[in-house]
Parts: sequence; C-alpha cells; structure tokens
Amino acid sequence: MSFSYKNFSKFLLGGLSVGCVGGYFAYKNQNKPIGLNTEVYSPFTISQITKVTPDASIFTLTPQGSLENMKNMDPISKVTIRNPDMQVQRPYTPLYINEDNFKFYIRNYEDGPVSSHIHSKKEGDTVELRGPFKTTKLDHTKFSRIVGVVAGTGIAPIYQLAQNSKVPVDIVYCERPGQEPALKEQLEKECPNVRVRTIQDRLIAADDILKWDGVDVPLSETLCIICGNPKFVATVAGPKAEFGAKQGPVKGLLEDSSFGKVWKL
Ligand SMILES: Cc1cc2nc3c(=O)[nH]c(=O)nc-3n(C[C@H](O)[C@H](O)[C@H](O)COP(=O)(O)OP(=O)(O)OC[C@H]3O[C@@H](n4cnc5c(N)ncnc54)[C@H](O)[C@@H]3O)c2cc1C
Repeated sequence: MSFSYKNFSKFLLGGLSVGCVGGYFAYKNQNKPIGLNTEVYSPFTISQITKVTPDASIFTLTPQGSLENMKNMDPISKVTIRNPDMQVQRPYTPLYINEDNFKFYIRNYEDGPVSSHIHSKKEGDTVELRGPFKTTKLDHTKFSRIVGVVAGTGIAPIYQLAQNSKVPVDIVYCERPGQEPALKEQLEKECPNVRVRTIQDRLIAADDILKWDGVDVPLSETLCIICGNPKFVATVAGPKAEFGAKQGPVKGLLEDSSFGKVWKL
C-alpha cells in the first residue's frame, strides 16, 4: 500500500487534532484547583451565608475543584481554614459530611484572625480549606448510646456525629443567656434519635448530663463527649492535658460518673 501525500496530510491533521484536544484538557486540568486535600489549601466558594445569631452564621462552601475527597469521610471529621494574609489556620467542623458542599456553623471573634477573616467575606467570595482530618481517634461505634455536652459552636462536632449515628444521642446544649441555641430544632427534626436539652440561664449541673427519661442503655455502654471552650470542658470533665491530644483525668462534674467513656474534644 502506497502512502500518498494526501494520506499523509490526513494523518498529520488527525494527529494534530488529537494533540490539540489532549493539550486543551491537560491545560484545563492544570488550571483547575485540585479540590479538598490534606496537603495544600484549595479554594472554595462561599455559596450561601445564613445568619443564625448576631455573631454566628452558617457558611455553605462549594469546592472549585474535584469533589472526590468530600465523599467517604468518617465522623467526626474536620478541615482547616486559613487566613492567607496572616498565614494562620484553625480547625472547623462541617455539620454534614459526604455531601457536595460543606456547611459550617462559625462564630465571629472580633480579635480572632481566622473567624473574623471568614466573617468578613460575602457570598461569591473564596476561602481556602485543607483536609479532611479525623478530629479524634475515638471509636464511637463501640457504644450503644451517646451523650453530648456542648457549649456554643461545640454543637458542630456532635451535630455531625448525630447525623451519622443510629444510636440514641442525648445532647446537653449550653448557651449564653439571650443567645439562640442554634441548630437545635433543625437537628431534632433531621435526626429522630436525637434529644436536645438546652441550658441558658444557669450553670450546668451533673444531673443535667446524667438524668434522662426513657433510657434503657446502661451508663457503662454510654459514651459521653464534651465539646466547648477549655473552661467549659474543664468544668464538666476536668481540663485536657496541656500537650498533645491527651485527655487528662476525668474531673469536674463527671468525676464520679460511670460512663463507659468520657471524651473531651
Ligand atoms: C477540632 C475543632 C473544631 C472546631 N470547629 C469549629 C466550628 O465548627 N465552628 C467554630 O466557630 N469554631 C470551631 N472551632 C474553633 C476554631 O478553630 C477557632 O478556634 C475559632 O474560630 C477562633 O479562631 P480565631 O483565629 O478567629 O481566634 P483565636 O485567635 O483562636 O481567638 C481569638 C479570641 O477568641 C477567644 N476564643 C476563641 N475560641 C473561643 C471559644 N470557643 N470560646 C470562647 N472564646 C474563644 C480567644 O480566647 C481569643 O480571645 C473548632 C476548634 C477545634 C479544636
């Protein structure tokens, strides 16, 4: 078979087209952000901001790159968000995992470099995320009931866990007087296994955590998770050890409780 000039031109043209199309996609992919990953920060668009309290909002963040690492996450997972101007990062807990976007409940601290950075943004703006990371090595699946003792945005990790747990979850939710216990009704509506007890106008007591009606799971099979600022955690279960992820001994209100495990987040 002779290979004419005409055939050769067709061959060359075909090759060039394939090369161009391949090159275009390679170029396009090269410029597309890689999506959520643990190594580098990746851009997310703020697709919605919903004000929940005067100083806290729910931010819906949509990845500008691949959705791949948004799936198959285990509770409790977190990501870090950074303020690129100051090179400061902080952990945040998505309320829902394994979705196409993240919803975060974030409180604004005026002197806080990362929370104020996020709150300075408007819908359509970009923030940078890295993750996902496991928040704790605790295996919650070993327990037949979970009690969450939370303050303020400490509701976020328990919210995520409750969404992904089939066992009963009883939550003691402490908020400042006059401050709306955000997400309470939403959580109870979405999760029939969840009950929320709110404490706003007084200090939390041991009975608030221990005494619930209609419980048939012994405390020895119950996991108690505490999440809030360090002072709150110390009041309920004693301070966490200062270095590393060490729990420190159980003190405070739960010192004499017989929970199967007490875990400070
Ligand atoms: C595992 C994990 C998950 C978290 N998830 C969330 C989340 O989903 N939503 C959320 O809003 N926050 C969450 N946080 C807290 C968050 O990481 C930051 O600490 C918080 O947003 C403040 O960061 P910042 O850089 O703005 O201020 P910082 O520089 O950290 O602090 C600024 C000021 O605010 C005070 N402050 C900071 N945090 C608290 C607090 N919790 N209570 C009282 N005073 C405080 C500090 O004492 C300081 O005066 C989480 C923390 C951890 C460890």
